[in-house]
Amino acid sequence: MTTRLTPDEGPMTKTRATATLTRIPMKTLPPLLRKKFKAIKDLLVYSVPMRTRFRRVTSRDGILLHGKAGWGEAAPFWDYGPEESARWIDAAINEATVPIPFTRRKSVPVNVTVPVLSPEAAAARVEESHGCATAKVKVADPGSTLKEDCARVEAVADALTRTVKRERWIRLDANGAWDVDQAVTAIHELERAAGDVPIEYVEQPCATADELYELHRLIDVPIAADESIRRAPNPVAAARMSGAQVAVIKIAPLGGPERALRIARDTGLRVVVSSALETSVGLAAGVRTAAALPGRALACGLATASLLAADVTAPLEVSGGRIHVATRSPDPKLIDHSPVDGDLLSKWLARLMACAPHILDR
Ligand SMILES: O=C(O)CCC(=O)c1ccccc1C(=O)O
Ligand SMILES: [Mg+2]
Repeated sequence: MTTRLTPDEGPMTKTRATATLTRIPMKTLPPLLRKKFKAIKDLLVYSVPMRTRFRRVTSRDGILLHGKAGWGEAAPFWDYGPEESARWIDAAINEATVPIPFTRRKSVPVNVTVPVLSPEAAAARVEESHGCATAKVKVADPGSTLKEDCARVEAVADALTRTVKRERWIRLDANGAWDVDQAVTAIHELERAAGDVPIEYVEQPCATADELYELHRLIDVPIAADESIRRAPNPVAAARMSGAQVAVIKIAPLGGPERALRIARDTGLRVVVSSALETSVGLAAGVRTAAALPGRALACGLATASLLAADVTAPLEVSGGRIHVATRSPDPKLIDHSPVDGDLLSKWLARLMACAPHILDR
């Protein structure tokens, strides 16, 4: 089985996190879903525990779709309604049916993602990141104060300085939590906490495009737009209006690699392809998308397999701060071996039905 021992679980404790994976036979689907999934040959529901709580979730679940171009993944968070979740399913269909056209590079640089952790644990994540020169640190979480954020950033900066000999960077991600005044204060303090390590950008410091625009005239640190792009009806207009210099491109909420690449191009901004905490099946599609982007690649937020305690396939690994372009299929030995909890399976069937009217016809 391709379960993985996590460093803190070691061989001493016998706890092995496992991915559960269940096939839903296509012929058992209601007619509308069968129509929307007509290019899909295989449908799986998975669930995997996380190693670290992230975005208030402790386990991830989603669907895996198989089509003529391979496997795709959709794992919309449960606070997303049917219409928004349908974009993620469009993305999985796109990944499964349309090959990502062209690879401009064999590997892409990635950042290590640092959740809300103690300074010691945050430093350890950087040290165990396999050479990432860029660390993205979550800040402004409801469960942490600015003082704690500063301590985490300082610990991350020290860890980068100890472990990386080339240029190093810190990115901050506030997930829209600050108002403009709070952002100005917090960013100054966090910059000070990072010491010699420059802040490359701050991701979604405020929630709205208007606030981002106001803020970008008050600070020198570049701004990256994430939620304002991925949750907007018109992502390109939203990116342009925000005054951001960097566009965070998440292929799942944007409807898949094809649409994400078009949005990336049309924003005219520098692009960071980032994950939505998928398994390595979805992450591999993200890496292929990032490898298709023109221009010098910024470090991608795709090194999140290590936030999961198990995976549905061989995890995408980081080496020298980069991930190689790859494809991934769910491990056939896992399918129906330890099945997904019945309640979760029913929840997914109901969700797919609710999403069905919003899934694009193709
Ligand atoms: O960008 C990364 O480093 C990892 C991905 C990430 O942070 C993320 C993952 C899931 C949901 C939201 C976010 C986010 O960027 O806010
Ligand atoms: Mg973000």
